[in-house]
Amino acid sequence: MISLQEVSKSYGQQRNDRLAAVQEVTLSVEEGTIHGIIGPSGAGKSTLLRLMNMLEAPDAGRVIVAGQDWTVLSEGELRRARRSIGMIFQQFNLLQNRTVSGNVSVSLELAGLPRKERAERVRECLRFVGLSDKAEEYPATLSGGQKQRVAIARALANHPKVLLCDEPTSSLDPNTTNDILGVLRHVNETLGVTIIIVTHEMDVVAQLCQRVSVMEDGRLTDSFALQPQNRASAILSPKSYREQLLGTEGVSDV
Ligand SMILES: Nc1ncnc2c1ncn2[C@@H]1O[C@H](COP(=O)(O)OP(=O)(O)OP(=O)(O)O)[C@@H](O)[C@H]1O
Repeated sequence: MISLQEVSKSYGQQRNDRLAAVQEVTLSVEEGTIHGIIGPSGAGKSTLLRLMNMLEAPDAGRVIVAGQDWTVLSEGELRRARRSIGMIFQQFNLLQNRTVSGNVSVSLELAGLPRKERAERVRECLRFVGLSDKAEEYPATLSGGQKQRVAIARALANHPKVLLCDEPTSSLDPNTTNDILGVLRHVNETLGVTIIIVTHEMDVVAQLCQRVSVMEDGRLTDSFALQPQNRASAILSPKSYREQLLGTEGVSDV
């Protein structure tokens, strides 16, 4: 569904203070899967995610989405293409001066959907995330979990094929985290949306993902499948991410 080929991204103007956030990463995300990207702080996970929908343009390499090379698209083509990828964030990024409905409506307004269809789609999306009764509330009145549900509804409004999630549960307590992971699983299972989730929380990967890629120092250092039957309990330990998630006897298929 999304394929990165030898993708690199550096920050900084001067040659001597350039920081290589992502270095020569090649990675394929299969259609319909939930794919986790895990690694320590500063490893380049968020940058990698933003490269997947070209919110960051790579310095080198190719970003292929559904068979199309996005690195050769014009700005206008890219804006239209991006509607096929929704995104949610740790801090929800809702517009505080718009109601829940207004927030979900934003991407539909940008896409030029007529008012009546927009209202119908907003209702559908809010029903899907279980927030129909909050349509006219403002974000400030909602709990963290409800805010993330609104963000998910907004991300789904344009019928995306892919949902990118940047630390979606890192601001939430454990119960609310489980709740939001349930919503994401529901999105994947009922709508067939491919989900890519960046997190530093081992539990999130263990509960949700079918495949895991590990990033360290801007590089992809490991990639393996996670089957429900060989998921070890995700405890923090000095072991590698692979050992923590698969157990020492876990099978691998790099
Ligand atoms: N817009 C930017 N300008 C300059 N440097 C950046 C920018 N975005 C990221 N970086 C740097 O790139 C490196 C990778 O950052 P990134 O946020 O991708 O890592 P991460 O693994 O997601 O970390 P965290 O888990 O702490 O969010 C870091 O050193 C960061 O400071």
